[in-house]
Amino acid sequence: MALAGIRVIELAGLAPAPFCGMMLADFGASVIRVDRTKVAMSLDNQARGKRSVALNLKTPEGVAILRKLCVRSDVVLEPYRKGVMEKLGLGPEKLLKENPRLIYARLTGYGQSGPYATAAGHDINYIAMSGLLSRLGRHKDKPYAPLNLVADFAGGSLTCAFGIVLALLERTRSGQGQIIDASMVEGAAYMGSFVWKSRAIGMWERGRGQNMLDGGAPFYDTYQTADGKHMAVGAIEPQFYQQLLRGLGLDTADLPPQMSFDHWPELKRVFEGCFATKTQAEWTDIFDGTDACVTPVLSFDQVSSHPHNKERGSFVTDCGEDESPRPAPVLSRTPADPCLALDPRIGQHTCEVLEEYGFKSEDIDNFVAAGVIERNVPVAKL
Ligand SMILES: C[C@H](CCC[C@H](C)C(=O)SCCNC(=O)CCNC(=O)[C@H](O)C(C)(C)COP(=O)(O)OP(=O)(O)OC[C@H]1O[C@@H](n2cnc3c(N)ncnc32)[C@H](O)[C@@H]1OP(=O)(O)O)[C@H]1CC[C@H]2[C@@H]3[C@H](O)C[C@@H]4C[C@H](O)CC[C@]4(C)[C@H]3C[C@H](O)[C@]12C
Repeated sequence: MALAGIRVIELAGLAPAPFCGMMLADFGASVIRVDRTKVAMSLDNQARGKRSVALNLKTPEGVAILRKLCVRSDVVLEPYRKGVMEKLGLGPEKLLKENPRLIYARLTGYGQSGPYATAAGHDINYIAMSGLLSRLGRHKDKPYAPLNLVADFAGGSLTCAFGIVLALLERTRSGQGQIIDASMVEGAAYMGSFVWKSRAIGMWERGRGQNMLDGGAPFYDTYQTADGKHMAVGAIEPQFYQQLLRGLGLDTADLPPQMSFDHWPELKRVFEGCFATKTQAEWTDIFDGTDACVTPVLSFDQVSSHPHNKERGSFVTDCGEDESPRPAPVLSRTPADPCLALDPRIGQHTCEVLEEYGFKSEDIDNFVAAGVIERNVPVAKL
C-alpha cells in the first residue's frame, strides 16, 4: 500500500484526528494511537487498523517514552489546543531536534496563532468562523450545520492528511520534516473556495436558501415520495432538465422557464405534487438509466445493497459485522486494504509497541507497576 512503512504516532483526540489517523492506516501506515491511562473505553470509532498504547503523559517517564516513540517515527499527529504539547515538553522544537525528519501535524480548530488559538470549540464554531455556515440553511430559516462533516472531517482530517502526505513527499527531496498547522476554520474555508470564487458570477447573490445550489432551485433539491422516502434532483443543465420533466410527465410548454428565479417556488410545488404520486422505488425505475440526474436518497441501511454500491464494493463489513465505507480513492496498483479486525482496546498493544521500539521487558514491567503505562491484555474467551 502507498503508505507502507510510514510510522505514525496519533495522540488520542476527538473526531478529526482519529479520522486522519484512520485514513493513514487504511493506506498502509502503521498508526499507533496514544491513549490516556485509566480510561475504561476508547471513544475513537475511527480506529480501523490502529494499535493502542496507554501512556500517562502527566509523568516524566511517560513523556520520555513518547519522545522515544517519536524519534523512530515519521509522523506525530496531535489534536490538542495550542500549547498543550509544549506544556508537556513535547513541542515541535524539542521533537524535531531529536528527529529532524519528523512530520509534526497539529490539527486544531483555530490554528497555532490568533486570539482564538487557545479557545475550545467544535465543528459548528469552526464553520461559523469560516463564513460557510452563513451560507447553509433553508430560505427564511437560521443557518444549519450539516452534521460535523465540514470542519471536522473535510476541513480538518482531510486537509491534515493531505498536508502529511505533502510533507512526506517533500521529505523525499529535502530529507527534512516540518510542522503542519492544520486549522479547521481555514481548512473548511479553503474547501469552500468554489463558493467564494463563484460569487463573482452571481451564484450566491440571493439570500441564504434562494440560490441554485443551496436549496433555492427546484431542479436542485429533494422531494418526498408517496412512501415517505425521498428523491434527489440535480438536473442543472438544460438537456438534463428536459429529461427530468420527461420523467415527471411534464411538458416544458406548460411551465415557466427553468431559470426564472421568481417562478422557482411555483415550479417546486409542481415537482412536489409529481413526486408525491409514486414510491421511491417507482421513481428510481423511471429515472435509472437516464441523464435526468435523479437518484434515491438512500438510508444507511440501503446504501450497501444498492446495485451500484454493491458492484463496486463501496462498503465493507468488519469481523464484528460492523459495516462502514471503504477507503477512498481507489488506487489502481496500490489500493488501500482496510483492516477488518475489531478496533483496538485501550492499551491492547502497549507492550508489543514498546518492545518494537526497543524498550526492555523489565523496563516495561516497571512502567506498568508505576502506572506510567497500561496493558490491556485481551479478555480470554471461556
Ligand atoms: C463525539 C463528540 C465529538 C464530536 C465531534 C465534535 C463535533 C467536534 O467538533 S470534535 C473537534 C474538537 N476540536 C478540536 O479537536 C480542536 C483541537 N482541540 C481542542 O481545541 C481541545 O482539545 C478540545 C476543545 C477539543 C478539548 O479541550 P480539552 O480542554 O478537553 O483538552 P486540551 O485543552 O486539548 O488538553 C488535553 C489535555 O489532556 C492531556 N492529555 C492528553 N493526552 C494525555 C495522556 N495520554 N495522558 C495524560 N494526559 C493527557 C493534556 O496534557 C491536556 O491536559 P491539560 O489540560 O492539563 O493541559 C464528543 C464531544 C464531547 C464528548 C462527550 C464528553 O467528553 C463527556 C463524556 C466523556 C466520557 O468519558 C465519555 C462520554 C461523553 C458523553 C463524551 C462522548 C463523546 O466523545 C462526545 C460527545
